[in-house]
Amino acid sequence: MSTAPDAGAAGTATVAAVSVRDVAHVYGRGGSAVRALGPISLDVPAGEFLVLVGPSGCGKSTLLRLIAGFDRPTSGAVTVRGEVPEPGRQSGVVFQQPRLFPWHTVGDNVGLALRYAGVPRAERPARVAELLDRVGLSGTAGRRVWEISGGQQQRVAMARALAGDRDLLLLDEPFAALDALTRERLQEDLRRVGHETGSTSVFVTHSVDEAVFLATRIVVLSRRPGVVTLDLPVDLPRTGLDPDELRGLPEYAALRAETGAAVRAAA
Ligand SMILES: Nc1ncnc2c1ncn2[C@@H]1O[C@H](COP(=O)(O)OP(=O)(O)OP(=O)(O)O)[C@@H](O)[C@H]1O
Repeated sequence: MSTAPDAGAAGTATVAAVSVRDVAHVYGRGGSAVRALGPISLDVPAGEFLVLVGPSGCGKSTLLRLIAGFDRPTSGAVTVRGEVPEPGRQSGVVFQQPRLFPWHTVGDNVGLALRYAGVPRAERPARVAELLDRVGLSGTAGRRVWEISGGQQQRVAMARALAGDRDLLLLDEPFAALDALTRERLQEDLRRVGHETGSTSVFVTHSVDEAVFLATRIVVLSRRPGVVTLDLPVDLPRTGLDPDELRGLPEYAALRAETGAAVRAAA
């Protein structure tokens, strides 16, 4: 299936990394049916870091699951680079809990994802090292998952999601269970990884600050069934400022205020 092409920056036609067209999703049937989402339409261009914010139960995870291909929408169409998404094919997913194999090593957890992605065995050790390096875990390939901290486990989950050159990352409140300091470190590293790799990300959070810090675009959803109530480009510098300087910018405060007001209005 193909999507309607958008006009690219240079005027050439490009296919959006993610296209959500008139999508609505209902769980169950009849009297017990739950209208979870939509109708909603969104295009996510390649390289964008889209953050979805909205009240609890508004359908954020549902939208992410549809983009991952875990579910098909009740109506409308979701495509990833013009294809109907299949789990694990076009995107890597990071959940709130890292969901690793605890009895395996860090390297084996990432290596397994490479194996599923069809990377030849001989190439895997170097690719594992490269991926661990990218998420700030150099030299940990031989450690057991139960020996490392929760924050490090979430870094392994990120490395696993990046394996196999899938350039779409879907993250569902990945840092919500971490302490504040670890959460900030991971946010900083994810921001850097997104910028360095040019990967496309869709990230779900309840935190307005996390949204402004990470996003190149913020979308706020209404209460269930979630529809878009704010679609805000975020044009903060991606390099050259440390996190405290970034958070100190007047533009940062303005984006926080605008997003926070939209989230409160939606709740
Ligand atoms: N498998 C399911 N069967 C029935 N209802 C479901 C199912 N999954 C989700 N729902 C309902 O659909 C609605 C949207 O759920 P979803 O998890 O997408 O919301 P969310 O915005 O991610 O919530 P939260 O921020 O609390 O994680 C909720 O009312 C939820 O209870």
